[in-house]
Amino acid sequence: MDTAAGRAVMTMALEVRNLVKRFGGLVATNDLSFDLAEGESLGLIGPNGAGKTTVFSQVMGELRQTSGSIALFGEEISSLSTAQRIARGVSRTYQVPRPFSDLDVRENIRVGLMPDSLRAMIFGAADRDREDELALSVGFTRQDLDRPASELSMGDLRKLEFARTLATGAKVLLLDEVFAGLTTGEIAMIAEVIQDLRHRGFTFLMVSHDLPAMEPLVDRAIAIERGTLLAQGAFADVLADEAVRASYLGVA
Ligand SMILES: Nc1ncnc2c1ncn2[C@@H]1O[C@H](COP(=O)(O)OP(=O)(O)OP(=O)(O)O)[C@@H](O)[C@H]1O
Repeated sequence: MDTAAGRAVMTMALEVRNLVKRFGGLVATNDLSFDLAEGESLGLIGPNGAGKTTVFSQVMGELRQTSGSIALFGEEISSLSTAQRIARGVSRTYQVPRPFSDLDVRENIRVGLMPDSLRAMIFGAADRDREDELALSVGFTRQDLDRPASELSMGDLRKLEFARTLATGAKVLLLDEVFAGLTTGEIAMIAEVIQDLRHRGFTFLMVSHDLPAMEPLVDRAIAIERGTLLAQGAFADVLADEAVRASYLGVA
């Protein structure tokens, strides 16, 4: 937080304004606006098909919005490529982890660390200490580092997604369904990784259908349905909102 002219000014990590995404006749994002302050953790909830992943894809530039704006640390990023956005500090995980199966844990992290990673791998110019540090910071043990990704459990694949996302140097992390397919023990492990990253100042926008797992990890929540904002505020208040209950939880 900065102070300007004696007033506290929040630094906004992400500002989404009047975002619209149309797929033909379908409006997947409908005039959606929200802010994410630096260091904040925001939960994005909504029923299947509400448009959560589409929001992530637009922030990352994997999908171009129909209209509206997206600013990262105060700068408009809508016209930038995905790689340029990552370089400016935003990165995402995917619902279905996307590791290079034939590579081991350390090598998978290397791909995230270096833009010219293939060349670096061939010529051996790797920063092993950094790779190991990233892997250990998300809960891998030293024995895990040489294991091929194809042998990892879903919990370990999620950890690898984290490490690869962190390897980009991004400070704003978009987490898409990080608890999906995990055992209770794995959920607790991933939650601990997220809490640790929050204490280290990372900013989060998080999508999860596992509301009890998400609640302690977010400062605030927004709920959408058919791409439209239904409610925002404290997690409990959003869940108690009538429109949210009707749409998301199926109770009137
Ligand atoms: N590339 C696309 N082309 C056409 N329609 C799409 C495309 N991507 C998403 N949609 C549609 O946009 C809407 C929002 O989808 P999206 O995947 O963002 O929802 P979601 O909230 O992430 O859903 P879930 O919780 O099931 O992952 C859905 O109706 C979906 O079918």
